[in-house]
Amino acid sequence: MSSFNNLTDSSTPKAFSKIDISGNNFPPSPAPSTPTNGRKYALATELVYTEHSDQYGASSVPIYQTLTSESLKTATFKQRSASGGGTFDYTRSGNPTRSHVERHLAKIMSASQALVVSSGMGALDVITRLLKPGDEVVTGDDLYGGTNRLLKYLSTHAGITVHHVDFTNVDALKETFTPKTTMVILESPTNPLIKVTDIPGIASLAHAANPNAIVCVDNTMLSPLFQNPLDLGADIVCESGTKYLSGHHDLMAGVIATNDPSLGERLYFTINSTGCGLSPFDSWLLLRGVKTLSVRMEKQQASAQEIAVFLEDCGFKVRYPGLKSHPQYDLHWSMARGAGAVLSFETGDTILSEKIVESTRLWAISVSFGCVNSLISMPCRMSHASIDAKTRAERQMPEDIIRLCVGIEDVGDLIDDLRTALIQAGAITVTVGGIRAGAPDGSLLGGGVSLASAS
Ligand SMILES: Cc1ncc(COP(=O)(O)O)c(C=O)c1O
Ligand SMILES: N[C@@H](CCSC[C@H](N)C(=O)O)C(=O)O
Repeated sequence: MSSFNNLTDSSTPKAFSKIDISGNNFPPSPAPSTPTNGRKYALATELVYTEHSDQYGASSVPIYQTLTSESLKTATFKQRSASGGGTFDYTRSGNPTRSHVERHLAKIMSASQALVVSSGMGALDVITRLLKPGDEVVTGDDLYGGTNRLLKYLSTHAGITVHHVDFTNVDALKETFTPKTTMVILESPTNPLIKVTDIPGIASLAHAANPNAIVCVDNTMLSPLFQNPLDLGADIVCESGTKYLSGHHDLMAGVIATNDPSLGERLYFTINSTGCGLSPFDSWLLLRGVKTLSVRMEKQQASAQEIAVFLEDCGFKVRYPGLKSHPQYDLHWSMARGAGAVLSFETGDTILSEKIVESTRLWAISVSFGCVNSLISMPCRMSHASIDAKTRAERQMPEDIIRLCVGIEDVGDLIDDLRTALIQAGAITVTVGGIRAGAPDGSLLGGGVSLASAS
């Protein structure tokens, strides 16, 4: 991995070498989606708006995978001269459909450059290849299990020191960042404990300790619709495009965005060298999905808010930044425009949580989130099972925690289904006074669950 550090490539035609008059370093595109002055309309408009210059006026960018003209076919591109020099030569290095979605995402992510790869973990792999042996990474004590796994691998196999810290207490972190801090990887809100990280605060501390430290924010939980980490002091933002950006669980993708051209060039070097660029068809699907990001996520968020209130009224400990009870409510809303549609709650009993999860019908028992369908899961058994039990305990991950990923179904149906599952599992009791957490005999559930007010 270290062999990629600080490398760029003079032999490969640079896919993104031109800075436009607005200073944007967008990749080339057959149908530029960006007006020359960058983002011009509200985000909901920009998501669907694409300027097109396709030779046949196609309103959807073509998939440059099949024969589209005399000079463009399949994975390779005919050149006009023996010295090459065409904008595209080979799909691993650059492809018009991929470039188009990259250009579109750059605009939406407040970035001068975006790169799309084969998965969210692929994006994190590309980003962590900026590290070399001896480097130090500071990351959260709550983060996606796959990211934890990758960082663990780097610490055991690649000579990288990884510090997991509680990012919720910035004041206690002054000593954590040192001149050796090369990279910071954080999520806000975190998956699955919904902890909020002070992105500007952490970025300032990291950059004060080492001006070259790279602050990378995984923005998968909120998407660019609700948060733009690059505007909050991050150097790189990444997302699993498998989630909200595409929205239908019909592809895997990862997105990396930056405003630093030299970082962009180093990231692109790795993508071209390792061959993890997103395929033309998946690039096309991602572009199609992102156009509906606003309508999907606004609906999902509104429903998530209602569901969070319902569960809190039942008496459960609910983690959702749309609730005033969230310990970092103000911090969250100082950075974000929305609370997203992922929430988690605790029942106080792992067996009971399992029963609830297995009693739902509309909510699919499934990992992942960001899809139009609603999903329910137990992170400690599923998405975060790769973090061993001892580490989960040290990081205070409640084993009973249930994660809900709210889709676009009717919210009344979703709440009815959840209520039925809670009753069937014995997690709530319906009385004339309303609903309360606990068994019919009045005994409370274990853990932090208390009697609820009637709803
Ligand atoms: C916050 C977060 N980041 C990254 C990833 C990795 O994305 P992918 O599954 O697309 O590799 C996931 C989930 O998988 C995630 O939840
Ligand atoms: N078996 C997979 C689990 C993927 S979890 C996907 C998603 N990020 C989530 O949080 O649900 C693995 O081990 O990576």
